[in-house]
Formats: sequence, structure tokens, C-alpha cells
Amino acid sequence: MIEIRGLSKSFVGQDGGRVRALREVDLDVAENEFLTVLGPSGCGKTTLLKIVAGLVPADSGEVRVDGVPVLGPGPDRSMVFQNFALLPWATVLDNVAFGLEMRGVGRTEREERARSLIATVGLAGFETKRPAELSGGMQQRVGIARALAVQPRVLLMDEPFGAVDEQTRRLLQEELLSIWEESRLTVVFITHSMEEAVLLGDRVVLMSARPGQIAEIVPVPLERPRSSDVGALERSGEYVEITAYLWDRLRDMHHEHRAAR
Ligand SMILES: Nc1ncnc2c1ncn2[C@@H]1O[C@H](COP(=O)(O)OP(=O)(O)OP(=O)(O)O)[C@@H](O)[C@H]1O
Repeated sequence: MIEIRGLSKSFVGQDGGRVRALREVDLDVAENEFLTVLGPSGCGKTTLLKIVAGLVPADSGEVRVDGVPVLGPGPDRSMVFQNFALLPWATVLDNVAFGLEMRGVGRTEREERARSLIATVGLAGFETKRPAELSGGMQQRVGIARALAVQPRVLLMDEPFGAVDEQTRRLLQEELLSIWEESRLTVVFITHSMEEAVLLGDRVVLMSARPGQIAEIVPVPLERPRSSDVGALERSGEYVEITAYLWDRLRDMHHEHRAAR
């Protein structure tokens, strides 16, 4: 469904030097797949996601969604950001309905859809609050509802649970899993957590640093649905084994990177 071919991207750093963020990345994401992306800091994960979102142009290569080249942002793809990126002056309801308003959906319909999604993410009753009145976890629930409001086919999530406490993170993981299990969404999810990558993903993409390339793709053959008993899953031998394998690979990559410098 998402085809990424030969994607390269460089930036000019503050010292005027060139930073190669991505080099010749090829990746396919299947329809309804939950793909997680893991890699050392600065390996180009966010850049990759932003190029798929159409927010940043690639230097070379291309991204296609259902065969159509990505030339900019589109209603088929929604992004969820680590720092929530909500409109501070707008209510929860208006934040969630914002994308629909931009697309010209009438007030009654957009408010109806927004209310239903606010309930889905567990925030019924908070429609008139503003972001500053909410906890980080609640703000990210708004971020997820806002992304889902436009009924995208692809959800692009950039470390969405990186800024919330551990307990909230667990709840949000379970909620995201159940939303995804009931939908036909395709998800690309960036994380720093090996555990999160395994818990959520059908496959884990391991990226290596400078320039960012795909080092390996690790399948996660754990049973679905996973939302009902995350605790049991985390105690299973398979889960522990895959997580340990990811750590071995990341540690090797870290040592190789240090040796090459
Ligand atoms: N707009 C920009 N201008 C200059 N350099 C940039 C820009 N955006 C990203 N970079 C550089 O490109 C490289 C990849 O950045 P990117 O944010 O994609 O990595 P990341 O893997 O998401 O990092 P992290 O895990 O720390 O969020 C980094 O070296 C970063 O400093």
C-alpha cells in the first residue's frame, strides 16, 4: 500500500555542513499493517515519516500510496506528533474537528464526528476544555482523535507516547491497539522503546544511523488481538526473545557506529 523507493534526504546543518539523514531507503508497508520503526537517535526516523506525510520533500526517490505519488499532505494520511501540536486556544472539540473544517465539512457533521471520536479515545465530557487544562496523556488522546477525524487510511505516528508517563503510555498503547484492531488503518509508528515496537508491531523496522538506512526488518509473529491482555503477552517467551534480539542488534549498531567514527 505504501511503497518507498530509493528515498534520500540531506539537510544543511547549522555549521554549514551537510547532514545525510536518509540514504536510498526502500520500504513497503502493507494495507492494514502496523509497522513500528526503531533506531538510534538522529537516524532519520522523523524525516522518513515527514516525507511520507508530504510535509518534507525528498532529495531523490519517491513514496507512493496506493500507486499514487506523494507530492504533499493529503487526506489519506494523518500524523500524530510527540509534542501533541494542538491548537492552544481551541477547545478539545474544535481541535478534533479542525481538519474536517479545513476540508469544508459542515458544522453539524464535523461536531458529530468529533464528539464520537472524543468518546472513542475516552474523553467524553472534556469537549469544551482547552489543551492547557488537560494532562499530557489526555492531550495525546486529542491528538489521536484529531488524526482519526479525517478518516485517513494511513496513520503516521512520531513517538506519540514519548512525552507521557509510563502508566498513561500503557493505557494509550492498549487503546491504540483496540482502535487499530477495529479499523482498516495502516499505521507507521516511530518509537525509542523496543518493548513498544514489539508490543504494537507486525514488523519492526530497525534503522541504522548516519545516513539513515534500513538495517533489518524483524517480524513479530505474536498473536492478535493483543489489546485484551498486554501483560500476558509481555510475559510470553516469544515477546522476551524478540525484544532481546532487537537490543542485541541495536547494541551492535551502536558499537559499529562508534568504531567507524
Ligand atoms: N530541518 C533540519 N535541518 C537540519 N538538519 C536536520 C533537520 N531535520 C533533521 N535534521 C538532521 O537529520 C538527521 C535525522 O533527523 P531525524 O529527526 O529524522 O532523526 P530521528 O531518528 O527522528 O531522531 P530522534 O530519534 O532523536 O527523534 C539528524 O542528524 C538531524 O539533526
